[in-house]
Amino acid sequence: MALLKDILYKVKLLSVSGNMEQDISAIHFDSRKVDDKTAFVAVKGTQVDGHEYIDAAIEKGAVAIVCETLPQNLSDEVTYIQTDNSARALGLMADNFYDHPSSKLKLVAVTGTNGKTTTVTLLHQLFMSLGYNVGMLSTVQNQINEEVMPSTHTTPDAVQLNELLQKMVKAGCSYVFMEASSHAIDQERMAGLQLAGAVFSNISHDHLDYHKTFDSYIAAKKKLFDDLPSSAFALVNVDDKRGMVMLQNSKATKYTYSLKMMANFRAKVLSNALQGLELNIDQKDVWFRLIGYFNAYNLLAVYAVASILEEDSVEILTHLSQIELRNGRFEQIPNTTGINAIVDYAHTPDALENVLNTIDNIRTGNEQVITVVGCGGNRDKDKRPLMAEIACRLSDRVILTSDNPRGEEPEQIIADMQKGVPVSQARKVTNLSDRKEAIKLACSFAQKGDIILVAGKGHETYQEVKGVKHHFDDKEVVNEMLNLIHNR
Ligand SMILES: CC(=O)N[C@H]1[C@@H](OP(=O)(O)OP(=O)(O)OC[C@H]2O[C@@H](n3ccc(=O)[nH]c3=O)[C@H](O)[C@@H]2O)O[C@H](CO)[C@@H](O)[C@@H]1O[C@H](C)C(=O)N[C@@H](C)C(=O)N[C@H](CCC(=O)O)C(=O)O
Ligand SMILES: Nc1ncnc2c1ncn2[C@@H]1O[C@H](COP(=O)(O)OP(=O)(O)OP(=O)(O)O)[C@@H](O)[C@H]1O
Ligand SMILES: N[C@H](CCC[C@H](N)C(=O)O)C(=O)O
Ligand SMILES: [Mg+2]
Repeated sequence: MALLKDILYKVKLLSVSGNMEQDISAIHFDSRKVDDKTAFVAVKGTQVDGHEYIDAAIEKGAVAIVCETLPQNLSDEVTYIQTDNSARALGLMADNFYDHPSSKLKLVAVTGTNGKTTTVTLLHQLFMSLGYNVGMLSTVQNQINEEVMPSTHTTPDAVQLNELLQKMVKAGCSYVFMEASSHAIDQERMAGLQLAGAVFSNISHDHLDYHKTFDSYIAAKKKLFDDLPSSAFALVNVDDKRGMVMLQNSKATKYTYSLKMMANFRAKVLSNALQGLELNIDQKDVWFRLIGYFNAYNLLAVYAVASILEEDSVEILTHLSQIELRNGRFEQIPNTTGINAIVDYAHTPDALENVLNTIDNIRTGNEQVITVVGCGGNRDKDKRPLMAEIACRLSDRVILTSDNPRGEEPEQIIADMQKGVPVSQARKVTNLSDRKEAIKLACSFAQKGDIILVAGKGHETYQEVKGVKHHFDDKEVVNEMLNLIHNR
């Protein structure tokens, strides 16, 4: 419970009518979830406008309405607050309602097209092993120390986000590492949060279905850095040409990291093998259990964050070198067939190219690389042909299959991908929309020593078809199919 006027602290008020001194029990932006004594915030979505549900919210018990346009007929029992940006108001209100949890711990946000989950997961594990109570908000799961809570989005909505942060404060967390998706920044889910720092990993083609142009996608990421206070740090990867752009208007203390050029934090890849990565960081040669060139970036970013947060260099490297991730990011599936099976969450052209380049670097050249890949339905269509082209260029065999078709026809998505297959490569490609059958086919093509990459779904344990999520786990299916072949 909190007083309405207190919840509205810092919200731009264009007009107010009604009682501001009443108690509010919850904040909602979905009328279907409203009950007694709640404040309903009307937000414009991509499908409908939340303003159309103001009456429905009042019927269900909303006593305060926050909106951009006032309804024609106002009810005497309800307080109406007009603001210029409801989504932003929602973020600020959630921060107030939960009593500013982000200011009571050190909250670090990681943004970028790829590497967010890996980076926050490494940071969470590192800081736990350094002895702190630590929270994490990620695509895969949310966590307070060892306690795992399910996650539905890369960044939760403003209300959930602040509720979780409050829980983390109560659990005594000193640090929270969170992913900041471009959608979340754009939709102001993080308005009102007090960040101790922000990290930029990279930016490449994704989500143009939502942001429309690459420039507005970049602008969404940059907003995170523009909004940082001077007490915060901003850490960017300068090997990405947009790294410096992120820093342009930031008041925060600026740091850079790079594998290729001068930067505050630098590392050199000494070796990159299926057994792990050897890096030279700060004059020290260290082996890490993560695989893949791109993970050198993630490890360096983590090292930089921990250093900025004043942890000891040797301590950081000692603990970081022990961490192993089993989260569907370049994850090898243990088996006895002699086939190297890798499950990876690469679902963008850039990520797929990185993963396949990494495989290319660590392969001997005598084996086949077999890639199973699809693209999600109701998402950016431009990436479909690009991903098929990359898969063909960097693999010996490719099976184009379904990812999460969502509301689209799987065959149509595959046909969109197929457009990227050059005629000269067409013989490499098989189209098979049933993902389980596609993985089975890859396993049956594979001989001892070959490498199978199953890309796109990583940690996901479902496949979403026409609004229904069916159980599906790439790791489980790969295991099952390899065993089937081995035991035949
Ligand atoms: C595609 C997208 O961006 N969707 C956002 C959009 O929802 P929408 O268009 O479906 O909403 P809508 O159906 O038009 O409804 C508009 C408003 O009316 C309300 N409403 C609607 C119906 C009703 O009966 N009553 C009611 O009150 C809705 O609750 C909503 O507030 O507007 C909503 C309000 O701002 C957002 O919460 C919602 O993000 C949802 C959570 C979402 O799924 N977003 C995805 C794409 C996303 O954010 N993904 C990123 C990860 C991406 C990545 O990193 O790869 C993430 O952070 O997870
Ligand atoms: N630093 C990086 N640079 C480029 N590619 C990367 C990097 N880190 C991971 N990847 C690739 O991107 C995929 C997704 O990685 P990760 O889940 O860490 O990213 P994310 O930013 O959290 O993605 P999402 O937006 O879906 O939450 C990995 O499976 C890997 O293929
Ligand atoms: N957060 C991303 C994940 C995509 C994962 C991929 N498996 C797909 O379903 O397209 C999204 O919702 O766009
Ligand atoms: Mg993620």
